[in-house]
Amino acid sequence: MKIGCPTEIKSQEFRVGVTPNAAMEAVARGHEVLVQSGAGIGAGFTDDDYTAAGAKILGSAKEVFDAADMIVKVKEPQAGERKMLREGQILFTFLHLAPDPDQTHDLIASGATCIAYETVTDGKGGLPLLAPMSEVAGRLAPQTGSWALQKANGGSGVLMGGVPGVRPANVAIIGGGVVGAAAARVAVGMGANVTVLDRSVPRLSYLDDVFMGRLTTQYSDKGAVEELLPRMDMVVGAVLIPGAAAPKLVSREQLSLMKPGSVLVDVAIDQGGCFETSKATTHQDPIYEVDGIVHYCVANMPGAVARTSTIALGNATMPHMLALADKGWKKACADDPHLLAGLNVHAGQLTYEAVGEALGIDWVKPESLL
Ligand SMILES: NC(=O)C1=CN([C@@H]2O[C@H](COP(=O)(O)OP(=O)(O)OC[C@H]3O[C@@H](n4cnc5c(N)ncnc54)[C@H](O)[C@@H]3O)[C@@H](O)[C@H]2O)C=CC1
Ligand SMILES: CC(=O)C(=O)O
Ligand SMILES: [Mg+2]
Repeated sequence: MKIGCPTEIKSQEFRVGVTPNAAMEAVARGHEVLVQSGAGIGAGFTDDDYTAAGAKILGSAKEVFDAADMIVKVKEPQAGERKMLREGQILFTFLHLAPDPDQTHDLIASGATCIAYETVTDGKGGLPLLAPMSEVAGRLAPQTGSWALQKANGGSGVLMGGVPGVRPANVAIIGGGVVGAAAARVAVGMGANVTVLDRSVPRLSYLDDVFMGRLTTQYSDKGAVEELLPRMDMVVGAVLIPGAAAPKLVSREQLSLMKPGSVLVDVAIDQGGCFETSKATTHQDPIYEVDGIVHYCVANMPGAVARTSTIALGNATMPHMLALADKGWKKACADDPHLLAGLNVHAGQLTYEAVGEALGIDWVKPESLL
């Protein structure tokens, strides 16, 4: 199969979909890997690194899209990229369709087979292709949130760890999954007072065990959120209902409960965000203020640390990319129900229930296509 890897074009996105190591594995199995010149530069991989791995360098995204049987990317295809997709082509990347009707309609119209990293599952109830990026975004959340707390950025001027005689920042993390646990690890490490909220008691029990008293866990409901907001300096949004639009857990009205200059970091923004006042921002212009509360809502946080993120993502996606290339999408998905769970669009049809429900579009069961 011809595997194509174009340069990412989303604002400030420096990751790349195929690493030289992944290219080398694919070439060793008899596939051709076509990489747009410069695609890896932001992550520290030169064209020569790809050539040494056996890949072929092409001059433009159009050449890659035209030649490839499967496009492997990082971010959801932007409008111009969507126009280059064609019937029968496989697209393997993050999609986040539930909050994005324009993209969903374009992918359906393209006729391509679109497999979303974020809905591929594993045998343990996890999302193994989302997880590495959630590890990164979770670790970044308190780091960028603490920057937003600084006065120059509109924040209240509270230092995460405090100093002797002055209390540290109070940080609430709503959603204690992969993002939440990673955020808790860094926030605790910075010396903040951390509370994690989740709707899963077994998950809270796990976090209680591993953090051994260094954070507080609380069941997540409206009352708990309202009780916490007046005390919090930072709230991290880290919830997920796989494939679905994020539930709104803090309303605009509730912002008035918070201290001026407090910070909301909405990591769940790629699924539409879990605060009513969230709107996606970019690394170039990451924060804005609503009613005196600083919002940080960057939808591709891992792009900020593109080297680490690219390698972590590539490690997770490579086996699936190879299965798709070796077997074609149909046999690969028939052999692996967890990969089939990633199928969101095929040949003009939506194949993911939560996206259909979020956008009011008819969908078909992916199993019916095998
Ligand atoms: N902005 C960015 O750059 C990135 C965003 N993300 C996003 O971060 C979000 C979280 O991802 P993961 O941690 O990997 O998901 P996960 O599935 O590991 O964890 C989500 C947690 O949310 C909990 N939850 C669901 N509804 C809840 C509610 N109403 N209140 C409290 N908890 C609730 C679940 O029980 C689960 O423990 C996703 O939307 C993901 O796409 C992930 C990576 C990068
Ligand atoms: C998960 C995601 O959207 C990202 O890594 O950008
Ligand atoms: Mg994202």
